[in-house]
This record gives sequence, structure tokens and C-alpha cells, in this order.
Amino acid sequence: MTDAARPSLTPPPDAVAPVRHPDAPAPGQLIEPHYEFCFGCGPAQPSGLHLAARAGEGVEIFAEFTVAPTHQGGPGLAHGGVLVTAMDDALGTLNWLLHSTSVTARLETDFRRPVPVDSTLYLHTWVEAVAGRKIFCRGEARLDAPDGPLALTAQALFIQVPLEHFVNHGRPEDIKAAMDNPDLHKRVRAFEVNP
Ligand SMILES: CCCCCCCC/C=C\CCCCCCCC(=O)SCCNC(=O)CCNC(=O)[C@H](O)C(C)(C)COP(=O)(O)OP(=O)(O)OC[C@H]1O[C@@H](n2cnc3c(N)ncnc32)[C@H](O)[C@@H]1OP(=O)(O)O
Repeated sequence: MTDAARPSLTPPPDAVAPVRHPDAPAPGQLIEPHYEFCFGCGPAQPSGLHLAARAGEGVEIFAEFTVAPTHQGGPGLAHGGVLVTAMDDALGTLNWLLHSTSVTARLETDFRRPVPVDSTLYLHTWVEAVAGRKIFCRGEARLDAPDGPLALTAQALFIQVPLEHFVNHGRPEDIKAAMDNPDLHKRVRAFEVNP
């Protein structure tokens, strides 16, 4: 499908190039998971993807995820939804480079090749353009090496939201636990004062 057929994923004429926030993680720096129970990157999720993400030089993320037997769809193959989750998380981690909180509004993924269990997916995501609250991003994932065969490509629209988005919509006991975690609180507050 051409870009013209997906108008909501194509930056409008008044969109601007993304700006790397001055407090963004340095290129090469490992980015801490935003939440320990996140299914994509949280260390406290036994069946989670345990995605490890690093900042790139631009407004971009490089991430890795190794497909475990718990991630199967077909026998010995990664479930497509799990691959989309990995892509979604690598795209969501771009928040750290813009220093804003945004959530996925639309995510379109092309599956280009099967991904076997035990393989490592090398994801690269980047912000293409920003228009008001809309963040237009793209991503690709390659098999077993940063320059390995292309397995997935994606285009996404993220929408910037205030922190209240999470506080108002999350299950109250989880929000309370998150707010009681001083590390998480400090990390998330940094976004608020540096929008
Ligand atoms: C202290 C507490 C601790 C908190 C800890 C938090 C730390 C967090 C840090 C970092 C988070 C990182 C998370 C990473 C995880 C990976 C990312 C995910 O999986 S996120 C989950 C999945 N996504 C959702 O659950 C969104 C559900 N949807 C919504 O909430 C709303 O629909 C939302 C916010 C996306 C938009 O709602 P509106 O009311 O704010 O805005 P409207 O007016 O509807 O849309 C604004 C513009 O965007 C377009 N738009 C909206 N949705 C669209 C769509 N699906 N496709 C195309 N355009 C869309 C609209 O047409 C509108 O455009 P026009 O301004 O009129 O030009």
C-alpha cells in the first residue's frame, strides 16, 4: 500500500523535523525500562520480551529482543502479535529522546519474513516528523544482526499525552504502586518539567 493510502500515517505539510531533547540519553546509552512490569521491556515480567534499548545519535532507538519459547505462535516461530509488541515498545521508547510522554494511536506493521524461536530481532525506530501532539515514527527489525535480513517494517502515529493519562486510566492499585516507587516517579517527573 502506498503512503497516499494511509493519510493518518503521513506527516502533514506543516510537520517539523524532530528535535533531540538536550537531556535525552547519550548515544549508545542503555535506556532503563519505563516500568518494571511492562510486557515489552520490564524485567519483572517472566514471559515478557525483556527488550533492551539504546539511544542512537538521532531521534532514534536501537533495541534487541531474543524470541523465547513462550513467544510462539506457530511451532518454533514467533507470534506476530509479540513481534508487534516488540516494535510498539521500541517505538514507545522514542519518548526518551523527545522527553515527552506519548502513546500509540496507530501502528501498522508489515511482516516480511518468519522469525524463529531463539533468533534475536534487531529493531531500529526513529521519529520522522512532529506536528503538534502527533509524532510520526517508523521502524524496522532485522534477523540476528543489525544488518541482517529484514523481518518487519512499521509506521506509527503516537499522540502526546499528559502524565494524567496514565494516572486517570490505569488500574488504581498499579498506579499507586508506581507512584510509591521513588525511582519511577523521579524518571517520569523529569518529562513533566521538560516537556
Ligand atoms: C506517576 C504515574 C506513573 C506513570 C508511568 C508512566 C510512564 C510512561 C512513560 C512512557 C510511556 C511509554 C509506553 C510505551 C509502551 C508502548 C506504547 C503503547 O503501547 S501505549 C498503549 C496503547 N495506546 C493506547 O492505549 C492509546 C489509547 N488511545 C487514547 O488514549 C486516545 O485515543 C489518544 C490519546 C491516542 C488520542 O485521544 P485524544 O482525546 O487525546 O486526542 P484526539 O483528539 O482523539 O486525537 C488527536 C489527533 O490524533 C488523531 N488520531 C487519534 N487517534 C488516531 C488514530 N488511531 N489514527 C489516526 N489518527 C488518530 C485525531 O484524529 C486527532 O487529529 P486532529 O488533531 O483532529 O488532526
